[in-house]
Amino acid sequence: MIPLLHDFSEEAVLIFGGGPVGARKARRFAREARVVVVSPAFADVEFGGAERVRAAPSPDDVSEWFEQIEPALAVAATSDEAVNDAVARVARERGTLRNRADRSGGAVERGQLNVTVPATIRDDPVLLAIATGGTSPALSRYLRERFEEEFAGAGAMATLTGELREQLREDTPAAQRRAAIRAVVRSDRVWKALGDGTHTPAQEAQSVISDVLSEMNER
Ligand SMILES: C[C@@]1(CC(=O)O)C2=NC(=C\c3[nH]c(c(CCC(=O)O)c3CC(=O)O)Cc3[nH]c(c(CC(=O)O)c3CCC(=O)O)/C=C3\N/C(=C\2)[C@@H](CCC(=O)O)[C@]3(C)CC(=O)O)/[C@H]1CCC(=O)O
Ligand SMILES: NC(=O)c1ccc[n+]([C@@H]2O[C@H](COP(=O)([O-])OP(=O)(O)OC[C@H]3O[C@@H](n4cnc5c(N)ncnc54)[C@H](O)[C@@H]3O)[C@@H](O)[C@H]2O)c1
Repeated sequence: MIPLLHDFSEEAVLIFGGGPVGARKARRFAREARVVVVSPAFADVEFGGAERVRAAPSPDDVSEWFEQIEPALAVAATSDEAVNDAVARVARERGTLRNRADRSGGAVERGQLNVTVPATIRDDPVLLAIATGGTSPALSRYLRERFEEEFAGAGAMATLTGELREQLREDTPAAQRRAAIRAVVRSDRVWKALGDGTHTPAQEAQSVISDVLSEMNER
């Protein structure tokens, strides 16, 4: 499997199964997509504003939902294996992206799923996704929790270095610019300033850049 980022903002996601897992997937995709969850019952949890449709499709009914919603991605998250099988089969026939909450590993080779939902850390504009090839979702979750602490401030670092890049583009040659930006993202002083919430990260970054550029000019 190869990781990609997919823009769902103009698209629909069709989820079968309204249990805790269907709800988690609904919350995940509802931040961008139109999400429709089809299920005879819904867990008493947040569905992220997704449309909930009360129905219990049989395996033969599944394709009608695809025709109606025309999803870019279908998620099989019911407790009924025959329904999950039908969702995977119809999605495959239609060339729709497909995820199965109840399968991993070998299901990829059999074409049952071609999308895995990773554990995700977001600190805009930075995004980190973690997967274990379906082997250990609990480990994905644990690693997410650890990296969340480890990379606190990454979003602010990206924003800061994005701005510095624009500034340096005006008057600094490419090799110097690259060295300067690399030094900033590796600088403990800048990370610390971002973590402190102090007003000095930009100043710290400027001083790192001055050091790098003067060192390069002396050579
Ligand atoms: C990352 C995360 C994203 C999300 O779902 O949002 C996610 N599972 C999460 C949690 C979690 N899931 C499970 C446990 C219980 C402990 C355990 O079993 O480990 C925990 C831990 C917990 O809840 O603490 C049980 C479980 N999960 C799957 C199966 C079926 C199977 O493996 O066959 C079973 C067994 C069901 C059973 O037999 O009862 C399948 C999948 N779960 C995936 C993703 C995909 C592979 C990702 C990867 O490669 O790592 C994949 C393949 C399909 C998919 O769902 O896309 C989310 C953490 C979010 C976060 O907190 O950051
Ligand atoms: N991916 C994961 O992280 C993960 C974690 C735990 C469990 N699972 C697996 O995912 C599946 C769902 O987990 P859950 O905890 O939400 O289960 P659940 O049993 O709580 O929920 C299943 C939902 O499917 C609905 N359903 C039943 N028949 C249906 C039909 N014909 N059409 C549409 N919906 C139907 C039920 O009403 C219920 O809302 C299970 O098969 C489980 O093995 C995956």
